[in-house]
This record gives sequence, structure tokens and C-alpha cells, in this order.
Amino acid sequence: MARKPLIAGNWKMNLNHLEAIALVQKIAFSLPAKYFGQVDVTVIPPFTDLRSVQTLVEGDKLLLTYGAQDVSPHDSGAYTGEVSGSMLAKLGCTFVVVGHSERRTLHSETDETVLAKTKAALKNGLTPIVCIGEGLGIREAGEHVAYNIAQLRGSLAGLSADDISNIVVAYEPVWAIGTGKVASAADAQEVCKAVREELARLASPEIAATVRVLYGGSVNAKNVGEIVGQGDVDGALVGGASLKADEFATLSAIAAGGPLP
Ligand SMILES: O=C[C@H](O)COP(=O)(O)O
Repeated sequence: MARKPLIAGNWKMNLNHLEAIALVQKIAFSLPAKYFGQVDVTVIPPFTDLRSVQTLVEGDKLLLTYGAQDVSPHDSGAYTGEVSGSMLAKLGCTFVVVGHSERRTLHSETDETVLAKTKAALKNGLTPIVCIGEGLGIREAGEHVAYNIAQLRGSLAGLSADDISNIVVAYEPVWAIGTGKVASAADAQEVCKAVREELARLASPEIAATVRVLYGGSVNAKNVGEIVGQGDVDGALVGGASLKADEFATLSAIAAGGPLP
């Protein structure tokens, strides 16, 4: 079954308020509306820019969506510094990234934490983009498929088939993030295919056929075509290239099946 590609631009901790506004406007004007039926494009700014992005996108015909980079596993209360799923939903977010390798590594997030955040997202009607990915040592030892599947199982443990039908998975090999070292299209396909097979076991083959599995790690306008051309890769989680409006619009257009006019 055909899955509409998803291009998600994770801005990480970059840009100030005015730069964020300028970037969204430029992306919206650079990407012709004819592609919006063929690709979902979402921007994932820092929390502090969400309200501005909402104002720009809401009620317009731009058809961009937006999301957040993290969510608290808790509903409310004494959790200084955290932002809840209901707060993000009220801001009109569609997606939320959970388990990004930078959170797993720099903030010691475990699969259990990622699972709790995934549940918080789902409970509030947000689509979690659940990230998994191996480090270089695991890749070199040839253990990457088993490692990613174990991380996936831990991050989705106990979710219902219905819950699984409402997630996106992003495979991001840690060694390819922000390094310019992109995995080969075959590498991306190998893990994304294994992810889909595991989703079929966890939910059902029918549901697995509908879940979008993204690749992330040094994706740009030059390599996105080959990567999303793989049978089990349904789009990309883009970091650095999502901060350049022209490049992000171009790679979104390529994922939709055509170049910018
Ligand atoms: O969330 C995005 C990924 O970490 C990829 O980042 P990158 O495209 O800068 O390598």
C-alpha cells in the first residue's frame, strides 16, 4: 500500500524567534502547493517558536504542519522545565519527536522513558516520531539490525495495535547524524524493512503496511531521492538541511516525486 512520504525538519536548538518566522515563510513560499498532496511536510522548531509557527501556519492554505522536539511523560504538576502533551496539542502540534539519539545520549533517556513519552503523545492526539538508531561500534560489529529492533521493541513495549497505527518510526544511525556521513540507501532500506517486519509482528501486517518509517542522518537535496526511493523508507527526519529553506523545499519536492519548477 502506498504511504505518503513525510519530510520532517528538526531544527534542534537553532534559530531565534525572528529567524524561525522567516524560515517558515520562506519554506512555504518555496514549495509549490501542487506537491502538498503528495508529501507531508512538517517543521519541528524549539518550544519557544511554536506559537509563532502556529500563527503563521494556522488558517492559511500553506498546509505545512509542525511539531515539537520532545514531550514530558507526565500530564501536569511539579516538573520544572517540562512541556506536556496537552500543552503541545493546544498549540496545534501534529507531531512530536521522542527518543532522539541526542536525548538518549545527552539526557540518558532509556527505552522506558521513550515509551512513556510515546504514550503521553498518543494520549494527547499527537503523532510520536519514535527515533531509534545504532552507534558506529554496533554498526561495525554487524549488530545494527538486532540493536535497532531491540530498541524499537523497548520503545513500543505493550502498545496496542491501534497505538502502533498512529506512530511514525525514524531510523537514525547515530554515526550519520550531523556528520555528513550518510548511510547508503541500501543501509537505510535494510533497517527500515526490518522495522516494518517487526511492526507486523507487534501489530499486524496490515498496520505495518501503513506506518511511515523515516530515515534520518545527513539527508540533503542531493541524497534524498535515492533514500526515499527505497521500498520501506517513507521519508526523512532532516536536521541541518532543514534550516536552509531552499534546500528543505527542494528535498521535500523531490520526496513528492518531482523537482522544484
Ligand atoms: O533529527 C534529525 C537528525 O538528527 C539528522 O540530523 P542531520 O540531518 O543534521 O544529520
